[in-house]
Amino acid sequence: MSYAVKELFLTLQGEGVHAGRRAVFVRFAGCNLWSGREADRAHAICRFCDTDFVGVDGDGGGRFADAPALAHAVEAAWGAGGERRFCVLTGGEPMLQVDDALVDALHASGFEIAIESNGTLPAHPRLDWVCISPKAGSEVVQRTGDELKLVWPQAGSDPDAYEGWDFAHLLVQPLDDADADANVAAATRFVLERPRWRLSLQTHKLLGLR
Ligand SMILES: C[S@@+](CC[C@H](N)C(=O)[O-])C[C@H]1O[C@@H](n2cnc3c(N)ncnc32)[C@H](O)[C@@H]1O
Ligand SMILES: Nc1nc2[nH]cc(C(=O)O)c2c(=O)[nH]1
Ligand code: SF4
Ligand SMILES: [Mg+2]
Repeated sequence: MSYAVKELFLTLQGEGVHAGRRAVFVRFAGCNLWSGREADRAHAICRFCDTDFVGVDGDGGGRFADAPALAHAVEAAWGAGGERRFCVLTGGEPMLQVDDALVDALHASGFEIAIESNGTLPAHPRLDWVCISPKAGSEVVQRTGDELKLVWPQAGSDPDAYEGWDFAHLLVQPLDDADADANVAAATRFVLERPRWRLSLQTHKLLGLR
């Protein structure tokens, strides 16, 4: 299978339990909860997305003909050194494209593989780290994983229900929009009231990284 990738870059994982870790990000094009067009945002299932995932024209992006070609690009972005190789598959919605061949090729290249997914499609079973970020109004089928990352505040989401799902870590991440300061305060209150949860900040934005 070929893969449509918006951009591919080396950075630090900004969010979640692995925040601060060196990582190659693969941002797949396309999502099943929003077209990515501003004209459609108000009527999309997911309306707060902070990401451009349309097309394959970003830095390092393109159409990769097969899994070895994409794994080779990930290796090139990582550079020299076989230690602690880590890649994050995101998007858009990566589970629209991630398949056996890609997981096997990245593992063969020595990468630990994390995914950032909205959970509406089953996560690939051989991923090393599964982060699910549920979106109100969508049906989340992937209710197990390593971290659940809830963007907050989010009308219609149900933190009590998420506590019953099977995730090792529960995180709440402030919604980045025009009310960002108030959203950080709301997320902080959330954690003070719910000791099973911890705060995830988008540290790459604070650091001026991608
Ligand atoms: C752009 S999404 C791509 C992966 C996948 N489609 C998903 O939603 O999990 C990556 C992460 O950014 C989060 N995110 C998107 N827009 C955000 C915003 N405005 N503020 C905070 N987090 C946001 C998502 O919830 C998700 O955890
Ligand atoms: N540095 C950095 N860390 C991230 N963690 C999750 C991201 C995403 O968009 O999936 C993201 C991102 O876009 N950049
Ligand atoms: S599900 Fe993820 S990629 Fe899709 S619109 Fe929402 S935040 Fe953006
Ligand atoms: Mg991002």
